[in-house]
Amino acid sequence: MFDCGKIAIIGGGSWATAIAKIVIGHTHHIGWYMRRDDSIEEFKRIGHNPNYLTSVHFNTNEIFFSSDINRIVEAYDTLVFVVPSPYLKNHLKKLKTRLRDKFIVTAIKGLVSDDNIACSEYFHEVYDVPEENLACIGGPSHAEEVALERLSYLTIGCSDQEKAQAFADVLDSEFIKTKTSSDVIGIEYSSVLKNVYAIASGICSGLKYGDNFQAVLISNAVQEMSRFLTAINPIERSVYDSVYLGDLLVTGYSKFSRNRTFGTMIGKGYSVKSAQIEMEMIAEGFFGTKCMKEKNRHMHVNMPILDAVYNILYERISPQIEIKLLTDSFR
Ligand SMILES: NC(=O)C1=CN([C@@H]2O[C@H](COP(=O)(O)OP(=O)(O)OC[C@H]3O[C@@H](n4cnc5c(N)ncnc54)[C@H](OP(=O)(O)O)[C@@H]3O)[C@@H](O)[C@H]2O)C=CC1
Ligand SMILES: O=C(CO)COP(=O)(O)O
Repeated sequence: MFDCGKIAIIGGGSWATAIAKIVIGHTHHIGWYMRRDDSIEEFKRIGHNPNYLTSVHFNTNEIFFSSDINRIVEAYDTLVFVVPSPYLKNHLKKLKTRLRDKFIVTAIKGLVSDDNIACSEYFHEVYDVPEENLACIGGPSHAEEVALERLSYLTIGCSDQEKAQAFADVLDSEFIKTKTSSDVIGIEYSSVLKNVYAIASGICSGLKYGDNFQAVLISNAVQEMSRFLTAINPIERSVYDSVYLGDLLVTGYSKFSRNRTFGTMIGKGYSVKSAQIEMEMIAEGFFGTKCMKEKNRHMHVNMPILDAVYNILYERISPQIEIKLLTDSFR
């Protein structure tokens, strides 16, 4: 039976904090890489992350903190990457330790910038990590709700089902139910796309389209997602599983969604810059939109919602005009 060994969290934001809470509840020890020493010192002093999910208290004796990624990577067997995608490469650039022998789990819902590939693909291509040592965490999971211990379902993707199950066992608890899947690529790309569609949903809400239209938008979004997943990884899957459709629904409708909030501001007339400044947390879908658009330039999948969001965010085309055009393409 595969053993995840010693587990470390890479990243210090809200999802990293929620995952740390889940893992430590099971293992009673984690390594935790955060980029800033002052955050680590403050965390140790007050017993919780000073900046994110501040209601979640930790026994800091159970955590080995470091702002040196090499110390963490050397000492731990399973590394859970939870940094926002635009910063992943910067963190990895500091690595002097090889990743090949580690079990790498990515909880990042974004593509690697410039390369426009999923994080697991990047770890495989650039760091030589074998596919069976690459896993991802997907599913409808707002960090805020996990912090409140509200029942959530997480899906662990890994080509090696024994490894997926071993990591799922680490996450399983009274408030987390786990599923496993072998569709790593499908889960990663759907996690990026649902952020794009949540931005679209927010834009439409900001433009005062109602619930009737939102339902049509999301119905079309799931069809668009399905077309892309079939093109990128043509295996048998049900796009109605919670890891795909569920995550799309929660991000498209929840008040906790940063992507939807960002989109709402754009729909209300904020510029991209001012919406980003106003938001304290990251809206991954802004970066995901550009990466997916680039990716699809070579794949030619019919993706009108992605195109519309790209035109609004990157080509400065008016949301009113783009969404009006989009409505004509919907079924
Ligand atoms: N939040 C959620 O509910 C969920 C998030 N995810 C995914 O998890 C990943 C991490 O997001 P999340 O935890 O929400 O992020 P947050 O917005 O909560 O935190 C942002 C993180 O990014 C760091 N950061 C900010 N600016 C920079 C920079 N210039 N260089 C390097 N690091 C920087 C922050 O560090 P500092 O505090 O030091 O500024 C902080 O650790 C994303 O891919 C997201 O899609 C997945 C599922 C749920
Ligand atoms: O991935 C998420 C929920 O599953 C979080 O979505 P947001 O980044 O839009 O908050």
